[in-house]
Amino acid sequence: MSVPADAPILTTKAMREAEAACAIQGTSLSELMELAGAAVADTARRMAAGAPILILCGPGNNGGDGYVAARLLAERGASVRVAALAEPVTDLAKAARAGWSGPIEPLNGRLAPAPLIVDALFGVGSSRPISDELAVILGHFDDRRILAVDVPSGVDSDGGANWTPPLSADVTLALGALKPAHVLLPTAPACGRVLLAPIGISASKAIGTLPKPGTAKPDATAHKFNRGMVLVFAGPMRGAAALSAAAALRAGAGYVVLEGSERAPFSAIIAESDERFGERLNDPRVGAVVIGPGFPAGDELLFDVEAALDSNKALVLDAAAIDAALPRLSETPRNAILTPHEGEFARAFPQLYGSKIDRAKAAAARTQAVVIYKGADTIIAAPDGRVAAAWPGSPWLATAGTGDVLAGACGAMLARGGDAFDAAVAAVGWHIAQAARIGPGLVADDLVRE
Ligand SMILES: NC(=O)C1=CN([C@@H]2O[C@H](COP(=O)(O)OP(=O)(O)OC[C@H]3O[C@@H](n4cnc5c(N)ncnc54)[C@H](O)[C@@H]3O)[C@@H](O)[C@H]2O)[C@H](O)CC1
Ligand SMILES: [K+]
Repeated sequence: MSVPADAPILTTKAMREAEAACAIQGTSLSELMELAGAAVADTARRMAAGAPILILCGPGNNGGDGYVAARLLAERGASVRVAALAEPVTDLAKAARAGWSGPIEPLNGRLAPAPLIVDALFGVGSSRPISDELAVILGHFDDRRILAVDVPSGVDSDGGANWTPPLSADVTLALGALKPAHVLLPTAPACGRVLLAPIGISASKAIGTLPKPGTAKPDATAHKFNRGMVLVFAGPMRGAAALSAAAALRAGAGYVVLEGSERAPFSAIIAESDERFGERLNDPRVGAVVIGPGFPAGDELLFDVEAALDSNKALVLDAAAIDAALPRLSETPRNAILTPHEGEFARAFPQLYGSKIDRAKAAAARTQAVVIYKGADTIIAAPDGRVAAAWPGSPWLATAGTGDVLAGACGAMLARGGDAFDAAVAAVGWHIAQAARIGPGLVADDLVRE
């Protein structure tokens, strides 16, 4: 499972707008379909490697892409058959259907399979889950190689509805841009490897996949304070903040202070157990404060979060510190990153609807902070509407303590100065890259070891 890096993600509405803009600029919708069909044909040819191909066409333009691909594959001598669910209903699909001169088989339980199945039944126009009857028919093909056109049929491409597609794809060829369904659960795993066919649509990158992680090499004039100083505030569960502090150092901070703890995980970290938090908050060299890891909710946390908010420092707020800061967050614009997991997000933002992207955007707008909505399908959202999707992340991160490590990495990236969204994106990318390096058997401590 993978998605292209730094690729645009468009909702159905944004996709239709981009299509319309293309038409105004002189590329007609039928030209777009020709380009889409050609990209499907190329990918199918590579996947089939000479074996027969069966294309399943639906009634809309997703089916239209399938008919175009069938024509092009046949012209190039491939062994290709077409089966249709229903007659085409759009003008574009009717024209594409007319260009296919071979037979069209009915899509029913007696349809003979082929080694490669191209799923061109429904794309971004899916308006409801696939019927049980069709799901049973498609179930006969699930041991074949599957290429999904745009999205696997039967997903809500905007990612709001949890419909599960009857056929999981080995490869999904996203047309023009990725769609939320490619990067959100529960549908992302059913997309397999996602490839992007650009087809000439100019897509805004306001919502996109993570960029490739940069190599954050310090410049020649670096010294420890200008690389960023991070203050991590330890709660009663000392291990959590120790992981955050170690991660801040590993992720590139020049100087880390672990406040409220008598023991530091590395000799290079300054541990201070003597209640100097207020004093440290006034230290002009401190570039970012991490608070929340290892802290149960309660008065003590509330008091310290208030102090952190009053300091006007850049903040990373994790776990119970999110709830504690919530009433004051939108008061003044500040560089802040919130790192809720599913349960914490639901508690802090109970009245939000739509896809995980919609909800993360709404939470960022409401708090005027960058939100890293964690999970296997982590979403990073900024108050100005920018979104980055981190799918597929790393499954090895599903273990205790990795969230504390992420909070520390956010502190390091934030302490360098600059934009909180960019810092959050860099931290999530660093976290995933560390996990990929370690792999099986990962424990959170490994993420901060050499
Ligand atoms: N966006 C682009 O730049 C291009 C996209 N292309 C392809 O067009 C589809 C979207 O096509 P559209 O006609 O809008 O919708 P669909 O083909 O996905 O399906 C609509 C069709 O199907 C019926 N329907 C929907 N869900 C179901 C269901 N569960 N069961 C039965 N019937 C269903 C619905 O009523 C309509 O009749 C996009 O994904 C691309 O593949 C073009 O190639 C041009 C470029
Ligand atoms: K499809």
